[in-house]
Amino acid sequence: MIQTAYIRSQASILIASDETVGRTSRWVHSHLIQALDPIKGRQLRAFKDIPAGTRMLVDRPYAIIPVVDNPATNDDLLCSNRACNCALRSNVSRVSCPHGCVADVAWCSSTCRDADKAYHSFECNWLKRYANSIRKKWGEYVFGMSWLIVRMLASRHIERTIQHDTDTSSTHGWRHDWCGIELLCGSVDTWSHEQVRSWTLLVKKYLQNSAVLPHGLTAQQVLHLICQEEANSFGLYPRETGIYPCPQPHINRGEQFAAAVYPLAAMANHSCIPNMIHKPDEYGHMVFTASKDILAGQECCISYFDLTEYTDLTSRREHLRKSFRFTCQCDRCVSETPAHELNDWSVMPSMDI
Ligand SMILES: C[S@@+](CC[C@H](N)C(=O)[O-])C[C@H]1O[C@@H](n2cnc3c(N)ncnc32)[C@H](O)[C@@H]1O
Repeated sequence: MIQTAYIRSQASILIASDETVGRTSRWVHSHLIQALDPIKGRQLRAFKDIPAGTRMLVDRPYAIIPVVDNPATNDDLLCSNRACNCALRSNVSRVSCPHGCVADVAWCSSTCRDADKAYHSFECNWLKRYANSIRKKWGEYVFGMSWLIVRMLASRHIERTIQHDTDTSSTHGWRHDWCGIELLCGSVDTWSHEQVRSWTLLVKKYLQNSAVLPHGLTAQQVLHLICQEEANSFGLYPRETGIYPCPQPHINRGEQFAAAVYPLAAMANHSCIPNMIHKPDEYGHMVFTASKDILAGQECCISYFDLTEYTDLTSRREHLRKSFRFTCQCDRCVSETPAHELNDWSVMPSMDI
């Protein structure tokens, strides 16, 4: 039997308001607790029964970037002000960067641009200097990942130099500041040697502490941050992820429009038969909702991928191994595993030697 050590229980609902727009930004249901599993690491658990349809967690991104094909014309950009992050529709006028860094950076108003000045100043020179060459030499995915790292470093910079903690950073043990980022799982041991080598080069060329990117961390610390980001970031899609059984006919979750790191939402583990669905709201906040009645003591899981896209056991396993480096042992995977494979070590979590 799996031993579970409870980190803490809590009796109240956490509400943290956004400092600039007065919006509720982080919220955890009082029946949801953090726990530790010897195989999966941190996890979310129900402390008391939770009925289907209950909103369980709302988390604000520590860092978020838009993901678009053509930033100059695409209507799915997000307002760059992290206290706003509203969708920038094509029929609404946008405010661009006065220094012309990249078309992906835009604000919904000059008020949002001004409110975002200190944060954007941290990334602006880096974007001007490196965005085009990373895109050209390493491709769009690596550019997005690098920019998300830069925005995490920008949030850390603001937290340390300007913010002085207006938003309680740890309420009832739910850390959502830089300490929450430091708690994220993932390290150089999680990923293949080849992958780590490539990220090491990326850090050396574009993400080192410098006048263009004054973060004060060592190259090793930035590499570690990439390993964490890759194990914990969310793609943002317009429709729910994790509806199961899948709706018939299959309706997928739509086109990815952003990527983000959420310190609290990142605690949710994966199941191919999840009991929570997740979906971003109109401000890029991640919302978890119970999709089934959840009993006290049960783990609360999301699906890390679109269940309409990877339907059979082999494709689910392959995707999880490649993208998240673990082998799922949820009830669905176990029930679909042929009997002769159940004791096969090759389907257990793998390590690169
Ligand atoms: C977003 S984090 C989830 C929280 C994580 N358990 C922690 O300790 O912070 C993703 C990582 O959790 C672990 N994980 C998530 N779901 C799992 C599962 N079903 N089986 C085994 N490990 C899992 C894997 O190590 C994965 O890379």
